[in-house]
Amino acid sequence: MSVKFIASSRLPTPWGVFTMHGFEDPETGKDHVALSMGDVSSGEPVLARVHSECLTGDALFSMRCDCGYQLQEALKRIAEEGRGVLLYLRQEGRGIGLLNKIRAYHLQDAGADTVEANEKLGFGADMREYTMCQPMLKHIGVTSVRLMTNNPRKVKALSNYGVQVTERVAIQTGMNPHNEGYLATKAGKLGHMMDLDGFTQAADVDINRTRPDEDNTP
Ligand SMILES: Nc1nc2c(ncn2[C@@H]2O[C@H](COP(=O)(O)OP(=O)(O)OP(=O)(O)O)[C@@H](O)[C@H]2O)c(=O)[nH]1
Ligand SMILES: [Zn+2]
Repeated sequence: MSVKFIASSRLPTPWGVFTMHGFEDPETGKDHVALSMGDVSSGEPVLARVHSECLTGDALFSMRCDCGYQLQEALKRIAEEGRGVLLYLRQEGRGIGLLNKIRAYHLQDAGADTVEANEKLGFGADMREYTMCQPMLKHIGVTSVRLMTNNPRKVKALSNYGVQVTERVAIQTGMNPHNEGYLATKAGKLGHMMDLDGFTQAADVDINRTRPDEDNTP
């Protein structure tokens, strides 16, 4: 698969100034975004996060999942290193889309877990695919990453599509009473590598304005 690069711009955030690169996926019509900071094309493995869209967690402050907390934590860690990349992939709801995710949440409100809910709706537990990652990373000069994820399938998928993963970096944050069951299901049924006692609690997570004025654009 190939993605088409469209444009780049500055993206100031509470953690630092990133460069935002926009791509179009001609097969699905989806737009994907890469945020980079520092010199990511030197060949040294780059601290990276491949983040799947979660409108509810990333933008609407939902505490049902850990997505928003992971997004903040990833940007903060990249800013602390002064170098890294975050791919923001438009594969909402593990690939089933926002409205089906709301249907799935409705079933979960009635007792289903996150996997059962997807299956009741006729979907697989995880419908995502990662073929766009390698061309997006290649465009900004990244061939090798230290990947922030708890998901072993993500590590495998990236490696299969030609991105070297030199290290998996755990990213366990945002646990709270509303997502404990969800996290337990991810560990139990979806195979996520998580130590449920090793999580940062949501109550301890705050926007940490690391270096708001610093511009790391190379
Ligand atoms: N279908 C469905 N999707 C969900 C649910 N909760 C979160 N998501 C989506 O799941 C995706 C994030 O996947 P996760 O399983 O939380 O984490 P991951 O990306 O596999 O792994 P990490 O890299 O460790 O975060 C996002 O696209 C969310 O929109 C849910 O209950 N049902
Ligand atoms: Zn989420």
